[in-house]
Amino acid sequence: MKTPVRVAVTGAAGQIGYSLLFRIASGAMLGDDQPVILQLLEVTPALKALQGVVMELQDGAYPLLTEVVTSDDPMVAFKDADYALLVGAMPRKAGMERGDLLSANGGIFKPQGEALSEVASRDVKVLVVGNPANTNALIAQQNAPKLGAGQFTAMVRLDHNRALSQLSAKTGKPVSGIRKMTIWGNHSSTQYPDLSQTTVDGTPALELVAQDWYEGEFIPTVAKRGAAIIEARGASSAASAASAAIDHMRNWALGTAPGDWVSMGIPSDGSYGVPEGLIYGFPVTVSGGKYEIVQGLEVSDFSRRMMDATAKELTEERDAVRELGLVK
Ligand SMILES: NC(=O)c1ccc[n+]([C@@H]2O[C@H](COP(=O)([O-])OP(=O)(O)OC[C@H]3O[C@@H](n4cnc5c(N)ncnc54)[C@H](O)[C@@H]3O)[C@@H](O)[C@H]2O)c1
Ligand SMILES: O=C(O)C[C@H](O)C(=O)O
Repeated sequence: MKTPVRVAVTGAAGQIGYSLLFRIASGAMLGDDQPVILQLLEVTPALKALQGVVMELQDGAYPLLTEVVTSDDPMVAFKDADYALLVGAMPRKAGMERGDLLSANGGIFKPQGEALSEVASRDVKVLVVGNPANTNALIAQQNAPKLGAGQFTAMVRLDHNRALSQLSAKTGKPVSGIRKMTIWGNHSSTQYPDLSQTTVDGTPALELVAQDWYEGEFIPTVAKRGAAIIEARGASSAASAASAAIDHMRNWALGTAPGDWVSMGIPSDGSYGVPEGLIYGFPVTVSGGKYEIVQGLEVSDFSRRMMDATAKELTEERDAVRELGLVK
């Protein structure tokens, strides 16, 4: 048996937490030979509800779940964490953009970045799910001077999965035959779900679908799917978000499949003309726990405009959190 790893989850008594924790405990995230210690962070008033979730985790009798720690103190919940999933934040309501949450949620990620910097494992892998995810990841990263910038990532995997599923439905081909999907930029309505490299059973996707559908239906459907779910469900996506978080961390920890890539929000190194430092969705491959941006892809004029528009929004979000004193 491997040595247990420590997985910190914030907002653990929330909606996403309720789908996420049981899958981590079952081995879906890190493999069915990897024992885990869950370290759960909540605000003080939610600790009682969190205790109920812990009771349910116990009742699952998961063979891989070694220990569960709960706390309202990030210095306790992040202690020696190998993985940190920062979920705890307010979700948006109908009619809001995710960026509207910046002032409410931004303040959560500064102290959490500071705590991760002090007490987490020096190799901690951090995924920010709480919205606006990319800029919250930037805030956490900028307040964690003792960790590497690249240890902080944001979730665009839900958008990636939504794009796979929309393309699968349109072409009538299973998701398993789709390769090289990319979500560029922000987890917001400016994101660019890009089919220009995507193949379906080996055939270029753009040979199978009309340009009108791609630009006029596919891109807006994927980009606005979160709002459509809020409208239908009366609450933001939770089970699909948890599933995407599992996928993101699993690929980061265990690698991507040969001949394919995934989308991750990561600090830009200037690749593809994306301003350095922004936490931006890129196509990445992962091996040995290290991700790398897929290089050398052709960027059409259409792609350039879409990629620049979402970079512009992220630059504006960065400026806004600078004004709030949350990043340098
Ligand atoms: N990136 C994505 O693709 C994606 C997808 C879905 C949802 N989200 C976002 O994830 C976040 C959580 O969504 P949810 O549906 O679970 O919300 P929720 O309101 O059900 O749960 C959030 C939990 O976070 C807790 N919390 C608040 N502040 C905290 C803090 N400082 N430390 C620890 N815990 C704290 C709350 O007490 C609550 O239990 C929202 O911001 C939502 O918009 C992101
Ligand atoms: O849309 C939201 O506010 C929730 C989440 O980010 C989503 O994409 O479903």
